[in-house]
Amino acid sequence: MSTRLKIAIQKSGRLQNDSLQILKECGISIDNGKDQLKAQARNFPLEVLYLRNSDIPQYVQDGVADIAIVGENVVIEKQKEVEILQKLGFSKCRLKMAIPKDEAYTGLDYFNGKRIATSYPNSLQAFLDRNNLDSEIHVISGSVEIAPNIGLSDAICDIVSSGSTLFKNGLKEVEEILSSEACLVKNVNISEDKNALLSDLLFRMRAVLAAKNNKYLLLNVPNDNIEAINSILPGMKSPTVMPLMQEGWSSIHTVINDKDFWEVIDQLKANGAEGILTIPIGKMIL
Ligand SMILES: Nc1ncnc2c1ncn2[C@@H]1O[C@H](COP(=O)(O)OP(=O)(O)OP(=O)(O)O)[C@@H](O)[C@H]1O
Ligand SMILES: O=P(O)(O)OC[C@H]1O[C@H](OP(=O)(O)OP(=O)(O)O)[C@H](O)[C@@H]1O
Ligand SMILES: [Mg+2]
Repeated sequence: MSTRLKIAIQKSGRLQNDSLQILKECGISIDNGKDQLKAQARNFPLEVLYLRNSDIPQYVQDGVADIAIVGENVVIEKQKEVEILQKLGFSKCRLKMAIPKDEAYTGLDYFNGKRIATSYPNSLQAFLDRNNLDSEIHVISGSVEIAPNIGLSDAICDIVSSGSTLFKNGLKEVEEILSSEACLVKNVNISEDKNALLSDLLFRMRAVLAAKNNKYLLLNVPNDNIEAINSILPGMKSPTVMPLMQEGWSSIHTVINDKDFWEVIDQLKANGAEGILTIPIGKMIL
C-alpha cells in the first residue's frame, strides 16, 4: 500500500472548523461523515483522525498520528516530544492568572499560600517555580472561572481570549503565563516517505497563510512620483508599473502585508497616489 500521512485534528470544539478549512484551502477534500472518527482525503495521501485536542500531543509522540493541528498551549502543557512546525494563526488565546476583581493585587507574592484552580497544572507549576512561589494547585477539567465563586480557590489559571468569561465571573487578569495559537506539529521520527508528503503539505499551508497576511495593492500615481512611491512600498520585489490612458500617470501593482497598509497609506496619499485598492490573495508562493 502506498504511504499515507496520518493527521490528527480536533474531533469537536474550537479548533475543528478552522483545521478543516485550512486543509480545504490547501486543495485537500475530506469525506467528513458525521460521527466518523477516521476519514480519507480524496485527492491527497492523507488520513484524518478526529481526536480530543488534549489527547493529541500523546498520540503524535507515540506515532498514532504523524502530524496534527493542536493548540500550542496543550503542546506546552502536555510536555510530550513533538515538534512544532508552523503556527497557523487561528484560535489565538493566552494562559492567564486571574483573581476576584475586588481583591487588591500586590504582585507575584500575592499567589504565595493561595489555592489556584486550573486545567493546566504543568504550565502553572512551571510559572510558580520560575517565580519561586509556593501555592496549592487544584486541578479541574472545565468551568475553571467559577472556582473562586464557590469557595474552591482564591485564584485561577485559565485560557483567556475576549475576557468575557472572566468578566462575567467577577474576575480580573493579573499575570500572563503564555500566549497560544493553533499549530501544526509532527512526530519527531517520521519516515522519509512521510516527510516528503509533509513537505508538500507544508508548502501548501505556507502559501495559504502568506496569502491571508497579504493583499494585492493597486494605485494610480503621477509619473514624477513613481520613484518616491516605490521607496515607500514594502512590496515583494519590484512593483509592476503600467501606463494609464491619462497622460503622465501610471498604475502601480504590488503586494503588501496587511499590517503595513495603514502605516504607509498617508505617505502614499502625500505623494499623489489615487484610486488605491487592495484585493484579497488566494495563494502566495514566495
Ligand atoms: N476562548 C478561546 N478563544 C480562542 N481559542 C481558545 C479559547 N479557548 C480555547 N482556545 C484554544 O482552542 C483549543 C481548543 O479548545 P477547546 O475548548 O475546543 O478544546 P479543549 O478544551 O482543549 O478540549 P478537547 O480536549 O475536548 O478537544 C485550546 O487548546 C486553545 O488552544
Ligand atoms: O476570554 P473568553 O473569550 O471568554 O474565553 C475564555 C473561555 O474559553 C475557554 O472555555 P471554552 O468556552 O472553550 O469552554 P470549555 O471549558 O468547555 O473548553 C476558556 O477555558 C475560558 O473559559
Ligand atoms: Mg475550551
